[in-house]
Formats: sequence, C-alpha cells, structure tokens
Amino acid sequence: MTEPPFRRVVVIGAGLMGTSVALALRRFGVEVLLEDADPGNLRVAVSLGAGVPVTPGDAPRAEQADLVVVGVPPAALGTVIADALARFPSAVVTDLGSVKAAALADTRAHAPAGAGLDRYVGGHPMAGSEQSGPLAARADLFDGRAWAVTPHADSRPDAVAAVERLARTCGALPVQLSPGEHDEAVALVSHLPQVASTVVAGLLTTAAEGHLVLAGQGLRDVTRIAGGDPDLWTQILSANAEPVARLLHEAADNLHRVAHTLEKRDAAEAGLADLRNSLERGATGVRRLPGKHGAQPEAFSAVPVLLPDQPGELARLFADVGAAGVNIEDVRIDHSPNTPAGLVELWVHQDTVPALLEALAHHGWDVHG
Ligand SMILES: NC(=O)C1=CN([C@@H]2O[C@H](COP(=O)(O)OP(=O)(O)OC[C@H]3O[C@@H](n4cnc5c(N)ncnc54)[C@H](O)[C@@H]3O)[C@@H](O)[C@H]2O)C=CC1
Ligand SMILES: O=C(O)C(=O)Cc1ccc(O)cc1
Repeated sequence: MTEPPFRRVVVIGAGLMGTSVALALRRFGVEVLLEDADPGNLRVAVSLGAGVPVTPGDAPRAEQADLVVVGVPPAALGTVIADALARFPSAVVTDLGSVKAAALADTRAHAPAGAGLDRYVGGHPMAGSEQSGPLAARADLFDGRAWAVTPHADSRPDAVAAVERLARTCGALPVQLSPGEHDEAVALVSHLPQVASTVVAGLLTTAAEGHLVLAGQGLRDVTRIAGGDPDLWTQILSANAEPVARLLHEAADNLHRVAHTLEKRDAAEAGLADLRNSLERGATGVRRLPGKHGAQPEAFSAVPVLLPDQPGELARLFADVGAAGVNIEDVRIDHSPNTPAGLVELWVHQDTVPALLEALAHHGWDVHG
C-alpha cells in the first residue's frame, strides 16, 4: 500500500470548507483531527467520517501533526493561524480563506517573534458553495479546480511544497501567487461576481409573484451565489475592499453607459452600435474563461438533450453516453418550472461530438439544436 500524503493533519474550523478538505484527505487514509468552536458542527463533521475530535488528552498526538489547515471565517484567521503556529511547533500551517493579504497581516500582528511564521503558507481553494456548515461538505468539492497557494517572502520552500501537495491530494491544481496578486485576481473573478449577483437578486425582492414564474436558467445562473452567507461575504468583501470597490466603480460606469444608450432614442443608430459593442465585449470576455482543468473552452462543445421528467432518465442518458465511450466534461440542467421535460446540456470534447450524436440518435434521445 502506498504511503498517505500526510501522516497527521489537524483541521481547525470544521465547516463547509474544512470538512470538505478533511473528507478529501480521508480518501487517502490520512489521519485527520478536527477542532471547531461550535460543538454541533464538530459532531456533524465527525459523524460524516471527516476525522476525530481533538480532546484535551490528545494534545501530544495533535502536536505531532505535519499539517494544520485553518478553515475559519476571514475575521478569525489571524488569531487562529497565529495560535496554530504556537500550538503545533513542527507543523506547516495553511488556511482556506478567501482573502490573503489581510490574513497574513493579521497573522503577523498576532504571532510573536520566533513563532515560526516561515511555516505559514496561505491557501485558497477556488471552489465552494453558497451553503455553509459541514452538512454541505463534499469530498470531491475541489476536483479539477484551481487552488491558490500564496507564500510570503519568508515562507519555507518545504512548507510551500506541503501546501501544493495538499491541493493536489484534494484533486485541485495548485496555482502560486503572492498574497497581493491573489487579492487583485479574486476581486475580479470572485468578489465582483458576488456583488453583481447580489445586486440582481436584490431586485427580485420587489418583483410581482406572477413575473417570477417566468424565471429561467439564465436568472438562476446569475443569482445562485447571491444565496451565500451574508456574514461570511461581509467579512470577505471588507477584507478586500480597495480592489473590489475599484472594479465596482468600473462596472457601474459601464452600466450607466448602457442605460444612457437605451435612453437616447433620438440617436438610435449610434446608440445601437454602442449597445452592440457592450454586448460584444461581454461575449469576448466570457470566451476568455478557461474550461475544466484549465483547458481552452473552445475544446468543449455543448450537446443539448431533452430529458423526460421521469425517474431514471438521467441515469439512462449517462449510461448510453458512457457506452459510446464519450467522457462527459460537464453537465448543466435547465429545470424550467411546470414542464414535463428538462433540457440537459452535455459538455464533451469537440472531437467526440459526432460519436455522441450517433449514439444519442441510436438510443432515440431527442437532441436539440
Ligand atoms: N464558502 C465558500 O464557498 C468558500 C469559503 N472559503 C473560505 O473558507 C473559510 C471557511 O468558510 P466556510 O467553510 O464556508 O464557513 P463555515 O461557516 O461553513 O465554517 C466555518 C467554521 O469555523 C468555525 N469557527 C469559527 N470561528 C472559529 C474559531 N475561532 N476556532 C475554531 N472554529 C471556528 C465555525 O464554527 C464553522 O464551523 C473562510 O475563510 C472562507 O473565506 C474559501 C473558498 C470557498
Ligand atoms: O459557489 C461558488 O461557485 C463559488 O464560487 C463559491 C466560492 C466562494 C468563496 C470563495 O472564496 C471561493 C468560491
């Protein structure tokens, strides 16, 4: 049997993220010890098989951990990381927080000289959910996702390597950035989208019931992350305030320009060209997003299949695709309300589309488009 990638890991903060990391490590037989300020969350994480709780008598065993993963909310990161460096003197310490420069500054502020800050390397898995708590945790949450690894100037190379190993063990792709670079990047790819989603979803609060029944998948795609925990997002956004505010001003300017264009009925021709330019710019931006495992999105195509709303149909579709030797890279399901069928988008490698279409036709599936 191959050696586990870590001997013993302590996870502090057994919520959505900490418990997901613990479950991912348990797949490889890593011994995981869990701590949480909330005894209820700790009990749930333990019952899910994420690890065992650290009891007072366990201190000597826990002290021999080779890695500590801190999965607490952003405002608590500095104190908990500094405390972990002191309590686990030979362990590499990392965290899962969404903002890195503030976590490092808070840790420095709370760690006394000689605390071993060179054993700390920040981390941020770019996967999660709008839900929180251990019940929403999943062992496969990080599969194929990026995991930012953010060493500071004094981080030891072996500590950086350990955090990259953690990311890979959890199924993710480590991406090294400085804490500042990371915060600039996530302001655009995570924090701006969160605020945009929140603002659109906020407008739904005053919509007439009769209008909301028309909601389709587009609105659901845009507003899903608005369901995230407001306490967590208040902490994330305020910890990365400056870059997020800068992008929000830019986005607001763009929104104003579109609104003015729509209002300028007298200069219709020029206005339409401006509007089209804005829409083109959006389409160009979305094409720049990398696909699964960082592959170019052009490599994949969507094949839409109409699925009868009956038990077992999705399993039958997947089995037919699998039997044709086609790998499904991604799946999106459009659950339009009050319809007896759903539209399933199968995302597959472009080269496999002809074989997929042939197999779907052979099995009588209704392919759209
Ligand atoms: N929710 C998401 O999708 C993502 C969150 N993150 C980051 O991961 C971290 C954790 O977030 P979630 O797991 O979503 O939150 P969560 O609310 O599900 O879990 C946080 C856990 O930490 C515990 N906790 C709070 N203060 C503590 C302390 N001082 N000592 C010990 N335990 C403490 C809480 O009881 C809770 O169980 C945050 O820093 C967040 O920025 C990163 C990527 C995605
Ligand atoms: O739910 C999703 O798709 C997310 O993007 C969740 C998320 C939330 C916070 C992060 O720092 C990173 C990812």
